[in-house]
This record gives sequence, C-alpha cells and structure tokens, in this order.
Amino acid sequence: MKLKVCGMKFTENIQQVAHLQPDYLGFIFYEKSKRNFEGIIPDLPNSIKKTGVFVNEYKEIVISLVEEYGLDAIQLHGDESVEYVTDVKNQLAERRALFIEENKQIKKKKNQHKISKNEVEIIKVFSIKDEFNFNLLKPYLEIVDYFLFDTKGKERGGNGTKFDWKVLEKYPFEKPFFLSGGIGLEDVEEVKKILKSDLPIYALDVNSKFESKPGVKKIEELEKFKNKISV
Ligand SMILES: O=C(O)c1ccccc1N[C@@H]1O[C@H](COP(=O)(O)O)[C@@H](O)[C@H]1O
Repeated sequence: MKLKVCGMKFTENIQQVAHLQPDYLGFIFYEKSKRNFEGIIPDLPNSIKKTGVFVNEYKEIVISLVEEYGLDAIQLHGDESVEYVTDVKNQLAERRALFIEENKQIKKKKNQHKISKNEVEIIKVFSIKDEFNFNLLKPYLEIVDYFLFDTKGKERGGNGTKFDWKVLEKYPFEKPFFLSGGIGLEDVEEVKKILKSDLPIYALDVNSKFESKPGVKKIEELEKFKNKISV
C-alpha cells in the first residue's frame, strides 16, 4: 500500500518525513490554506513523488510550478472540469517533449527548470459527504491516473474528518484511487479492513490528523501508522 503525506511546509520537518520513505509528499499551492507552501523543497530521494496540490488554479500557474519544483504529480482538489484537466495534461506533455528535445540538442547537463523522469501523474479529487454519484467520474477515466476521495467539509481540504467509507462499496471502476480525509492513527483497524475489500485502493493519504500544528507532521505517529499499515 502506498502512502502519501500531504501538507508539508517546513524544511526540517519535510526531511524528517522523507526519512520515513513515504511514496508521495504533498505540497499545497493554495493561498487560502493554512498549509500553503512557499518555500524551497529540499532534495528528496527519487522514490518520493513530489505532489503539488491545486484548487481551481490558473493552468499556467500549475504548469509553471510543476517546472519550478520538478513535481512528479499534481492533485487537482477543486472543481476542475474534464476540459481543464485534459488541457493541463496536454500542455504538460507538450512542455515535456519540448524540454527533452531541447535538452538533446543543447546537451546541457543542468537546466534552469527541473523535469521529472516520468510523465506527471494526475490525481483528480472528489469530495464525498453521505452519498456520491460515481457517474460523474466517467468522463475523467481516460485522462487521470488516479482519483482521490476526500471528505466534503467547510474547507477545500484538510478538514480532518472522515466520510462514510461504505459509500465506496458502490465504486464501479477499476481506476485506482487514493483514500483520504481525516485518516489518523486511530483508524488503523478500519483501514486494514477496507484494504481487504476488492476496492482498487492505491494509496492512503494523510494530513491534518498527524500534525502538531498546520504543516508540521508528527514523525513518531507517522512512523507508527506506516509500520502498522504495511504489516
Ligand atoms: O490541507 C489543506 O489545507 C488543503 C487545502 C486545500 C486543498 C487540499 C488540502 N488538503 C488535502 O485534504 C486532504 C485531506 O486532509 P485531512 O486528512 O482531512 O487533513 C488531503 O488529500 C490533503 O491533500
């Protein structure tokens, strides 16, 4: 089971969490969030996918932050339409092809912008309250790599509350998804139960339930969680 730790903010804390070797580290690029990221991402092992979280952001800004930070994945956490996601995906692919071509010609070892080794993964978020119409996901199936299910709440994300995972029993697709929304150490048994189901859960996404304050993750608790879910 993959693990994504989201809402990273401070260098030392990022390095400590990276030491636990999660599969994804999330950086929120959303000014209204208490976890809005503005710093420099320290060097991370290649195994950790740097993920930018965006909420209805201008496409140009998404693309420029992907390049500035060498993001491996983008998590679209707003009301991004199929057209929006398709356009971002195409633009990222074009920029990548151009970058590779330029790099071949110039044979420069160092470039102004970083680029991920692989194509940028696209994770589209849908927030769930008590029920959900999974038909809404159909048009996204061809475009996105993963869905992420979070809990609908007052804030766009990081509400720290769980939705009723029973809703997922009606998930009709094979497309793998991230399970998110208020997951904490106290949920280990319930998490283990849902992981035994036939649902294509690809990763668990944790955030505010492992914080001492917004953006600061509790390392020992994260380590315990990681160990418990990987047994
Ligand atoms: O955490 C935030 O502040 C945030 C703001 C805007 C969009 C997404 C945000 N976080 C994402 O919310 C989910 C669930 O977090 P939590 O476990 O309920 O705290 C997670 O995917 C974060 O990426």
